[in-house]
Amino acid sequence: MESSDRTPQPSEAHRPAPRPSADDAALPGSPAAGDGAPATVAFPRQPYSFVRRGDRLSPKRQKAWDEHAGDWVLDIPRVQTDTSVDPSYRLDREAVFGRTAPLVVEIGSGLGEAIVAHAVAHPELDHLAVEVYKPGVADLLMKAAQAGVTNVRVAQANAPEVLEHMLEPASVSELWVFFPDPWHKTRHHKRRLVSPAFAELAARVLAPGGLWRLATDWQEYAVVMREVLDASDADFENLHPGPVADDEHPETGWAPRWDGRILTSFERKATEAGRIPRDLTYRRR
Ligand SMILES: C[S@@+](CC[C@H](N)C(=O)[O-])C[C@H]1O[C@@H](n2cnc3c(N)ncnc32)[C@H](O)[C@@H]1O
Repeated sequence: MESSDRTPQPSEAHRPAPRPSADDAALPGSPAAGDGAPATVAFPRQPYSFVRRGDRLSPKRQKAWDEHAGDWVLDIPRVQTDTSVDPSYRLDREAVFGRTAPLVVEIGSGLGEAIVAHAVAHPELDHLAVEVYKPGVADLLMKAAQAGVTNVRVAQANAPEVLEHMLEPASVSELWVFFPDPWHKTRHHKRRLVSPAFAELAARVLAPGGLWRLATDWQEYAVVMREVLDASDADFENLHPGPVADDEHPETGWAPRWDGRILTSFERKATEAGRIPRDLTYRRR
């Protein structure tokens, strides 16, 4: 992890840090920790919001990968790690989708349930899933192939770099962040995806009037999300303002559950464990 507590700005988010901190080594799986990822120990950069898990694929997922990754997983030039994005790379939507339609981007698409379901329901929209977890990407490919959709592509890459480099300003109609890893220990909060720096990147890519939809099952992170986005008031309008829910008014201050967000296995487990999912919706001014 980053040794500093200062909030990094987008412009410096990928600047090499002078040396890795002890915390980086303590978080196996991080690209910076070098377990399976290219050797990047001298380049820990921003604290990552993800931990690298295994890239091994089951036979079914391997088959989906072999058949569809070439067509649907973007061939992204890298700079350091295999989840980085070369700062000079721009998504050519016409070339990649074969048309220019309104673009929905999901950050951390997991197993691809939500974005594939939406792509099926909305053939008029293009969809970009951003996910670092290869088995999750393979699962998405399997689902997309089964559903017969052609309007989904995948960026297997670190989301902040995708928003900062790959996507043109004001090019996204909807941005989704559903159930990002909560990093609930205080010392790991700086790894959380939703931060002031990330809000700046979201503001960069969302078109005026575009929606940023978020959901989390972690109440304290939900409150932080609200604080971060409400502080970005110049860029984002909260479509469901009001006091944050308390024991007496448990449902105020949150967006109603968005019916375009299908119930994923992740959300189902969270609900079974007794956690209440919170939705937030903001509009880019
Ligand atoms: C808790 S899962 C939620 C998955 C899915 N949104 C759902 O609701 O089922 C969070 C996902 O975000 C991905 N992720 C975390 N940080 C990321 C980043 N910086 N770039 C791309 N994906 C990321 C993780 O690999 C993981 O699959």
